[in-house]
Amino acid sequence: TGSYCNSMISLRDALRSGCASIKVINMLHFTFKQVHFASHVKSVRLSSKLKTSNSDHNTCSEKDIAMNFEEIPGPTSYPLIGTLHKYVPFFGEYNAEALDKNAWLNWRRYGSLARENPGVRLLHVFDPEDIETVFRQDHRYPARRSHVAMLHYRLSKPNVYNTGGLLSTNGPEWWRLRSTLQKNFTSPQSVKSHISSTDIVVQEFLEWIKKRNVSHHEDFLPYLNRLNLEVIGTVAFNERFHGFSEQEQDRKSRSSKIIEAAFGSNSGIMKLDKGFLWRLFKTPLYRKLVNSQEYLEKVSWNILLERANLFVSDKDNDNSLLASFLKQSNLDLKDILGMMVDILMAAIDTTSYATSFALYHISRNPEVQKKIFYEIFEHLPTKDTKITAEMLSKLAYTKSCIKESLRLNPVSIGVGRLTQKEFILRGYLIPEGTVIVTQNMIACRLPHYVSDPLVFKPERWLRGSEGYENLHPFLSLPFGFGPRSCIARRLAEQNMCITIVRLIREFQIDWKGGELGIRTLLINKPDKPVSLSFTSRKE
Ligand code: HEM
Repeated sequence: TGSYCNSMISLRDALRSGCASIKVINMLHFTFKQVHFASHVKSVRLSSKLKTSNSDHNTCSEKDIAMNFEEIPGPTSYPLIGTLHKYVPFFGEYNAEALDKNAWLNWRRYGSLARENPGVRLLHVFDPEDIETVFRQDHRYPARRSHVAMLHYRLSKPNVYNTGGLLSTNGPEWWRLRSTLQKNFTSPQSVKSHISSTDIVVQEFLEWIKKRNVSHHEDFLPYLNRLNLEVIGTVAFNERFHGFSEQEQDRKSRSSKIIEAAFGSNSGIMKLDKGFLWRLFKTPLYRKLVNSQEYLEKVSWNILLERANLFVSDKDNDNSLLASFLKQSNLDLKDILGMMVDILMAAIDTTSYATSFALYHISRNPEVQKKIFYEIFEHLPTKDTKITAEMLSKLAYTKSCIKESLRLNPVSIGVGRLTQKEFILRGYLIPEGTVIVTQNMIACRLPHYVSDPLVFKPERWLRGSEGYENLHPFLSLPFGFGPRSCIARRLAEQNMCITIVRLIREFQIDWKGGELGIRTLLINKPDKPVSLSFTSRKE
């Protein structure tokens, strides 16, 4: 009630001051929203600021009346350590591997904007309207602050890398790479050209899991890792790793080591981003990152040198991404190597986790699985019918299942941005250099924005269906947004779709585990084994 009254006073004062703007009303609206969050009475201060600026209302700007960043609700921050004490094991309330739970806590306690300071100025944004405002500020070169230790490592090896690569580089250097590389990833023509080679690999995978008689006593995730390594090897490098062969099952084989190195790189990124000790000496986590990167580098160099030699004679028969990179005159071998390592890091775990969660939701919802099966059956009357681009374009229900799964279980809890100029959000001045995390995963699970948010309802994405919901366009952003969004979105969606189509056409799939949660290791890994049983369907 206090907040409410103060807000009314603020609006009245703002209107009198002649400085009232839509933004002020926005602030008020925000304050109303936060009334149920204790002690949020910032509008009193806003009111007094407005009174001060009233004396010279001609020069009064939004900035003059904005509240300070430090006034945004958030945990207590101490000198030197900021809010890092919250992450201390056993004592702190936050868990570095459960960012979703930390975010819930922040949302419940502080509302739709929450400030933190774990070594950087950090803002969590939960409301889709605010998320839209954040992305609308994006600079010509949208920036992220992530992969900081990897950037440090790569820049320390100028004989191998020109830059930190797409994932970690910001500014004009990022754009040089991105603008050169992206048309090979995103042009619909190029993406469709990989359907048949992906389908062949997925069919081999099916044969392999039938032969192994995979059961729910095993974790299906490592199998999906093998599949996605094989798919990305074919599509990106025209390279087969033969990950399903007997020899490659060995822990010391090339495919096993690539999968381990990709995970070894990804899983340490976030902890290293938060820490600083690796800048002083090589901590075990930094060493693990370096070893993983070195292995991915070695594999990539070998493939690259072989392709670069063959390229002259074989360029017309190779539609891989690597072949297209080699045709770009403004990329040199070091740029291409960096991209190859980024692809190995970014493709395997992401697609495998996303497919695991999609299979989890589909197998727990027999009605949904039945609908997918009928949709697929219509276009794939026999198990060996070839998958085509035209067929994929007709699988609207299957695609809405993937969207719905990514709503509930996105691969990352949200999207990170580093602000490059100050701007005003809900009446607060957000300084340049603030790290913003859009909390899409939490927003997607709130009844404020989605009806029955925890229910898996693919129909909500199907225009024209009874269950269709007009969700806010900035609510679910599993591939990020804008020019910095996932470069391989189309490819990843296509690969997931082909895998699900083939699996559901072949098997009745049942979930045998309990609730599947997440471990937030930069990307959201299933926290338990992916426990699925496969029963072959009759032809
Ligand atoms: C289901 C699978 C995938 C998901 C959910 C996913 C999601 C994402 C997200 C959220 C981002 C950050 C976007 C932003 O900041 O706005 C990203 C960036 C990126 N992804 Fe993906 N990704 C997937 C698969 C892949 C694959 C298969 C590749 C490579 C072949 C890939 C390569 C990249 C790269 C290189 C970036 C950095 C782009 C840049 O900074 O310009 N991703 N991805």
